[in-house]
Amino acid sequence: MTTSTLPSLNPRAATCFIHLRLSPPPPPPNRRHIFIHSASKKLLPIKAAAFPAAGGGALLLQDAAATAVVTGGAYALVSTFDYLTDRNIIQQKLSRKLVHILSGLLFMVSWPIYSTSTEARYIASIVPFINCLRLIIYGFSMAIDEGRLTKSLTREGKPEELLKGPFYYVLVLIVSALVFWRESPVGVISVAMMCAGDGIADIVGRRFGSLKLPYNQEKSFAGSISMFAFGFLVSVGMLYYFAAFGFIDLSWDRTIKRVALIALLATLVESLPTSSLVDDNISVPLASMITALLTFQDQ
Ligand SMILES: C/C(=C\COP(=O)(O)O)CCC[C@H](C)CCC[C@H](C)CCCC(C)C
Ligand SMILES: Nc1ccn([C@@H]2O[C@H](COP(=O)(O)OP(=O)(O)O)[C@@H](O)[C@H]2O)c(=O)n1
Repeated sequence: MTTSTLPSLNPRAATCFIHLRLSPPPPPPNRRHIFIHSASKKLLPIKAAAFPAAGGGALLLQDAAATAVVTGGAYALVSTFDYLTDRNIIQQKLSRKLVHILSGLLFMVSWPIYSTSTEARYIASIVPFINCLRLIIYGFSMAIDEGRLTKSLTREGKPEELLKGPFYYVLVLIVSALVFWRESPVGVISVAMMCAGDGIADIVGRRFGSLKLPYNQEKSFAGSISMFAFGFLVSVGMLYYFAAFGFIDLSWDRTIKRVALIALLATLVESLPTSSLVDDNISVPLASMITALLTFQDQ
């Protein structure tokens, strides 16, 4: 990336400008400048994530603390729904879908608490990576599933099911954090469509999906329409969330149209009778990523 040094800023300013440099060492702390280069190489001022920028050690401490909080949150989420299911407060199918909807979205919601360091995305990815390891360990029955992940995340309670939908799901979270992170609409929209869109389609489709799709008797108009609508709304909401933190700078009239196209194509892909061949947790985010990469090329 090109480098340039801006006049020193008021260190207490809510908006910091850190210029990400690849060649020379970073400027002294009081002259750190943040400019995230968007895909169009347009320099975007961003605000400090959730806390003002500080020295390297403080940034690493911030990221470590954020990872501890998010890891605890992941465990607490599954345990909470496990508790509700055990007491027959909610059905296991609904519980699994709510975990499907909330896990990835809350993981994304946590991204601004990470520091502005270039390593933040790698440290944030530790959380889905830990869960990936848990799924592998319990999926291959290499250990006893005390945390009852199997019971909460599978349809039939078979450990090997953890190596399918849930495994693909956390892989998508890892890729979205590592490759796209919080400065790109691509990962944000892909996770939103996988979590919110695909998740609501199951909940609404099972309950109100009497009118089936002509080309797929397993899916319904109610499920697909709800996937499009909720996936679109959550995608726009999440983009607005990251824009409010200053990570993303979008032209909203064009963005709304682009997100609508992405949501439509992802919904069409999910409705195809191919889910027995390709898991929705692969096809939906993949379709969203490809469409978002093509439509947001100027960002
Ligand atoms: C049930 C899940 C996927 C299966 O989907 P499907 O087969 O029904 O289509 C969700 C799997 C959740 C995953 C194991 C846990 C991921 C946790 C996440 C990385 C961090 C969440 C943190 C937040 C603060 C709760
Ligand atoms: N577009 C959709 C998606 C799901 N559904 C309903 O939700 C159930 C589960 O959908 P699914 O097999 O895609 O579930 P996951 O693979 O997302 O877990 C389907 O059997 C349908 O009853 C629907 O009616 N319309």
